[in-house]
Amino acid sequence: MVDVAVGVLIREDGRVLLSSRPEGKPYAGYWEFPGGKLEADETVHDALARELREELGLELLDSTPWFVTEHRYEHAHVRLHFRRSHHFKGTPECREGQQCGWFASNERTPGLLLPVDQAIVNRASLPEVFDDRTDTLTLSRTALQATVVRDRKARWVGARVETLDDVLKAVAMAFDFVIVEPENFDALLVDGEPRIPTYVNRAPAADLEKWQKKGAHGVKPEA
Ligand SMILES: Nc1nc2c([nH]c(=O)n2[C@H]2C[C@H](O)[C@@H](COP(=O)(O)OP(=O)(O)OP(=O)(O)O)O2)c(=O)[nH]1
Repeated sequence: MVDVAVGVLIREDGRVLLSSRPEGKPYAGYWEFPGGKLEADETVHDALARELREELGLELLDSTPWFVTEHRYEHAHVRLHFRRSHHFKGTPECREGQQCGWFASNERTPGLLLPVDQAIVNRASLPEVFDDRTDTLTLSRTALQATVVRDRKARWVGARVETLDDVLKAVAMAFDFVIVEPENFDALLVDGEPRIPTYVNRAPAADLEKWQKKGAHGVKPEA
């Protein structure tokens, strides 16, 4: 298993940085979020900061954990640690002969995205704080309670969950996020990390930073 740090860098206008994979690597020419493999004793943030500096000449000032997902390629079994950041300095320079650019959520990259990233790129526009303009639909008595977020540009589907089993079901059903009760949050992590973007229900907006440090992508503030 190879651990990989992956960065979702979000510019002020909401655009996200994507780049193509340079020649010589597996899936050369496919587009992806910037990042790369962790070196020995490196944290995910440090690995991401190093890759952004080396590959794109960007300085990463801060990043927050988002979610972790695994994928088995022909060349490797990878564990991708996604982090989000609004705090970085510099203009990306493609130092390894790759192409790169800032993309809005409804824009397509010139080439195909890596298979894993196709589903994830839509999540990049999930809001920091969950806005409760949602329709709730109960799929069945035993299935998850799903929350459909309607938005003119993006369309995500999330689920309210209470158990780790439900988190894993939400992942398997390709939901984009889950909403959990604050007291359940820690118990729903797998090896200390969320498997899916996670919002904490009714957490006060003032606690946003605390939840983000723990890997909650956003919170629904107290009414
Ligand atoms: N950087 C990055 N890698 C991703 C993404 N999605 C995804 O499945 N991967 C996979 C592809 C690769 O198997 C692995 C990253 O390895 P890599 O070969 O690009 O990493 P690296 O730059 O450290 O490589 P190296 O040349 O130093 O060996 O993670 C993504 O969005 N960004």
